[in-house]
Amino acid sequence: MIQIIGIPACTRIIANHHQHATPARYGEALIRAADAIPLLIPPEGERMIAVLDRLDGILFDGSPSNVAPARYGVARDATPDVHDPDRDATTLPLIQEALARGMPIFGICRGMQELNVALGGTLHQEVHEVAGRTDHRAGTGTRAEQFAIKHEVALTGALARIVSAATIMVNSVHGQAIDRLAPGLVVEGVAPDGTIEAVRVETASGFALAVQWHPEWEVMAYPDRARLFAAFGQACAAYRQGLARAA
Ligand SMILES: N[C@@H](CCC(=O)NCCCC(=O)O)C(=O)O
Repeated sequence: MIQIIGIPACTRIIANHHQHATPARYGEALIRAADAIPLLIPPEGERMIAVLDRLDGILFDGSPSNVAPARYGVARDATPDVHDPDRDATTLPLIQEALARGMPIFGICRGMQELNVALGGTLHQEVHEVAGRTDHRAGTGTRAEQFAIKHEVALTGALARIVSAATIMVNSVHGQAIDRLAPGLVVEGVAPDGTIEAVRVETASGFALAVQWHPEWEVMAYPDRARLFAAFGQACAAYRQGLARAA
């Protein structure tokens, strides 16, 4: 049976309607590179934990919105106009519950920031304003230009083994980044300016990784991106088989 992987949707206003949406490329990458079926999870808060019974993993996707600083105990809000409280209220409990169940999770961009906040870490709200850091934002230009290769990332641990490389080149489409690392996370990817680019949940028995870049973009064109998604898909399949054996 094919594995089904949840993707939390964002709250958006499209054509004057309140909608639940996420860019198509996340689900498409799961189909193409993880041999999985994506299922969007509406941002309807803690009640969405019930869908975990029907899923084999969750891909915490990226979003233009930022995690509300109040979620990590900070009053100053550098980007008050780009929050998605419904998504925060959904993804943070989903992360905690998925990890408690041993369900595979994969975080991308906002998804990595959510993982850090869910486990008690904090974020730089404007990483480009931090001394010594470069600008990690997409900038203007076409979508292809925004998602073009921007910088190197030095890899270690499970991530280096999965992609079979000690360094890779990545795209960069974020204004925020991990500041204080959450307890229980280990860093497995770092940019030349010191920005944390990848983390792993140390005690997780299965796949529990997150990256700050966008491996879903043109996933099959880059072996490191395809290998990451393939490893996630395999972990979700193993999780499903484990549940079936236990039943
Ligand atoms: N808003 C956060 C997270 C950045 C992020 O997830 N970018 C993805 C862009 C939207 C997309 O998926 O196309 C930050 O700025 O750090």
